[in-house]
Amino acid sequence: MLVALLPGDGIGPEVLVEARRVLDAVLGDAITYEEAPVGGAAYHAAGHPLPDATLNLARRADAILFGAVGDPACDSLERALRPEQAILGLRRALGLFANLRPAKLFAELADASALRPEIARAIDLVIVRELTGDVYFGEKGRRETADGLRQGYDVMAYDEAEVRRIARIGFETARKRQRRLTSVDKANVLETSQLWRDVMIEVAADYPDVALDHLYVDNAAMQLVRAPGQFDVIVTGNLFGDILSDQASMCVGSIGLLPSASLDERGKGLYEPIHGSAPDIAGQGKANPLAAILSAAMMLRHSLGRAADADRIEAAVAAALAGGARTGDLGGTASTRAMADAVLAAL
Ligand SMILES: NC(=O)c1ccc[n+]([C@@H]2O[C@H](COP(=O)([O-])OP(=O)(O)OC[C@H]3O[C@@H](n4cnc5c(N)ncnc54)[C@H](O)[C@@H]3O)[C@@H](O)[C@H]2O)c1
Ligand SMILES: CC(C)[C@H](C(=O)O)[C@@H](O)C(=O)O
Ligand SMILES: [Mg+2]
Repeated sequence: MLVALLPGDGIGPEVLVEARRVLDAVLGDAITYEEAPVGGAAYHAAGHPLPDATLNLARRADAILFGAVGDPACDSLERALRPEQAILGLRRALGLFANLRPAKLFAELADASALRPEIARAIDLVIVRELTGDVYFGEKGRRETADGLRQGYDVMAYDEAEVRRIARIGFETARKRQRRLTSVDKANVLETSQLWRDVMIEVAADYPDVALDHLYVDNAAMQLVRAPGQFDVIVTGNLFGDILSDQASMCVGSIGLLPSASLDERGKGLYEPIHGSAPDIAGQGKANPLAAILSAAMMLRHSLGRAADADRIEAAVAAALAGGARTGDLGGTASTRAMADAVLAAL
């Protein structure tokens, strides 16, 4: 089994090294790792955020474990050279259209949630985010209006095949859980969303055992803090899913907790925390490594056929939290290394 390790920028390398320690403790040398630069690190080393050698490694590997990309020193580069293009490029080049972002409250963290504990306790949901379409990948650019004003534009579009395949992932995910699927769109305003909703309803005919409902994204954002326990599986587009998943993270305690899997048609995957490179805390040993460690667990479950090992890691994370280990984002003082040590001790 070959795993591509792509640490990236900022806290990416700091959290990925801890995920690797946990993997080593659980699997010994059953996995072969190859590491490559990505994002700002790759731009500084090789002049491009996603060098061919990195993309080729990602293609060859059985799975990819990704840290984070983003470097303020690159923010004024032309867009094609910015670090974020590396993760967008990987998603697109590898066809990683299905992004699973689970958010479940660890019972011990009810007091860390931004919500009242009695509301937070009920959270156990998965956001299924479409990842290779939408306004992210439509035509974009700058132009001048007839009045001579500068105008920026980004085209939002989905075709029915793109919606149908993510709909199926949503229904299949719901089928393995509580059989409730909420499709989130903005069909009252956007034609892209009306097509999305139409196709969701068509696909629902193949899943009579799953209850489908629909929410506009503004209402969904509100419901996510009012009564998040109502959600089982949320299926939504690329942009809405990006925003709602950061919001969901604070409902369970911290953005440093949420892992993700980005899967292609055949189940090959890239695994990464939902958070970014966090330049404000990079290099200080403050980053919470749990999202990266839980991403490694998702990798074992979804791509490497090691569900029991994934369960073991997730149980160790819960035990570490139960034992009181907390990084700063969770109101504690543990360093990145100490938090991972607590997980290792609980394995
Ligand atoms: N997939 C990715 O690689 C990815 C995801 C999101 C953002 N980004 C990039 O990261 C850079 C920073 O973006 P941002 O600041 O908007 O989002 P961010 O997720 O990096 O950070 C947001 C806030 O959350 C905190 N935070 C994030 N992860 C944490 C962790 N593991 N432990 C403790 N605190 C944590 C940060 O300190 C910061 O205050 C940008 O360049 C952005 O484009 C990359
Ligand atoms: C860095 C950025 C391109 C990315 C996204 O918007 O998808 C990030 O926010 C995420 O959630 O993975
Ligand atoms: Mg995001």
